[in-house]
Amino acid sequence: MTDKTLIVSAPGKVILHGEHAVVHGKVALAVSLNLRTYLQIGLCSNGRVQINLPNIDTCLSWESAALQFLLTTIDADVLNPKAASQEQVDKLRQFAGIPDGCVDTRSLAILCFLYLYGAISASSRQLPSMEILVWSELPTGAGLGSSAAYSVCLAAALLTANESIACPVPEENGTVRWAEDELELINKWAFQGEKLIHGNPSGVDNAVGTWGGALKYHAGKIMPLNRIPTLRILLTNTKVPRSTKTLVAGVKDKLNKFPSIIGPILNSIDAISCECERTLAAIVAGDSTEESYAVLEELIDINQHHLNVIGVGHSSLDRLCQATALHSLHSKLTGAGGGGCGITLLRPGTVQRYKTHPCMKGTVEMKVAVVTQELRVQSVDCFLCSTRHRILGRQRGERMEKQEKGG
Ligand SMILES: Nc1ncnc2c1ncn2[C@@H]1O[C@H](COP(=O)(O)OP(=O)(O)OP(=O)(O)O)[C@@H](O)[C@H]1O
Ligand SMILES: C[C@@](O)(CCO)CC(=O)[O-]
Ligand SMILES: [Mg+2]
Repeated sequence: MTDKTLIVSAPGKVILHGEHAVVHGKVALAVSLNLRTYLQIGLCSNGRVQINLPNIDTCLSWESAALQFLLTTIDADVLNPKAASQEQVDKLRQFAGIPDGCVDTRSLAILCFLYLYGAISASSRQLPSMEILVWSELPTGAGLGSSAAYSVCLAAALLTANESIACPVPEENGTVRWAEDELELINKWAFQGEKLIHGNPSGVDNAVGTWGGALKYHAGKIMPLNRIPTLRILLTNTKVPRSTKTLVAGVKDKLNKFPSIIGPILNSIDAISCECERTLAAIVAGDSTEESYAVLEELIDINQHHLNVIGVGHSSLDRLCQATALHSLHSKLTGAGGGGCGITLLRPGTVQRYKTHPCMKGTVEMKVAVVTQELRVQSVDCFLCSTRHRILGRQRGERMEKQEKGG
């Protein structure tokens, strides 16, 4: 892509059920969001490599010559992505001046970039001069897969820049997408990027970031979910900062300490994901929607309790659950928890009456307006999202967008 500018984008995600359990081989159900991360990459001839990350107030630039150590440190095969070794991570940290154990936003983003840039360039033994700009509609570190969207964009752009993947096929709507095997490669490299940010990711977030739509993820297997209705979800960002890496490590510690106590909870979360999948299929089949929604709501409540038990709850999320429960709405955390975002399931239609306040006759729409107003008093951000455009009629491989400008 000499002398060209390329823009790629990848969506964030909402995990319906299965967060944390999925890291331990259980099922997770996730859907992509209509909030995306964008990356612009331009190859240049000024002998420099620049990465600009405005969401996290970071802009770094190096002489390509100063990055030559990457070629001796990383001997990766571009077609067989592998994780950074501890020795490689130590060298990258040393170069970037990141102290050991430092897991702040900038450090993780830069480590991820340096590894993917070095590893993807290693096969061609050349370090291209480039300018990269990444910006996102997703809140950083809030449970909506911002790290995965970042890693997917980096992997897609760097693989395209060094021509390890071909130019994608144009679609009628002006966007373009890669072939399936190329998406597989993007996903594998994004997973390596996620490892640097998360420590021990399951791979569900980068799978949604790469393919979009709704999917079931189980032990590395990605299965598109076709029988799922349009779900309306109220997304609430508590704005309480947290780190997925720390939370995932905390659950592992608890599981190691109390295997016979925490193990069954993870099994129960697995069963919740499977029951949720069956219930969603029943709604699509037109089976007693009212009853099915009641099941979905109960599953949300049970899972939220489980997530509290495994140590990834937060008082801000408890407040969300309590505030929405007052309106007979059901909420749970989504993503790694510990703050970040929660989801509230909204029933379809406009004729649902208030249950807890029968004197206040109103529609779901009114109920949502009221609850949103009440939540905003707690200084949280609320936004409504629908899974409709992200699920129905989409095929795997449809999600990555690319535009080429110039030559
Ligand atoms: N727009 C961005 N620019 C630079 N780095 C980003 C950006 N978005 C995410 N990151 C990187 O990802 C990290 C956040 O990842 P983390 O996994 O903790 O949260 P998340 O992915 O938003 O939530 P979850 O993993 O629960 O879905 C940040 O610390 C940063 O290193
Ligand atoms: C907490 C977790 O299950 C989901 C984070 O979005 C971690 C992972 O699956 O990698
Ligand atoms: Mg993440």
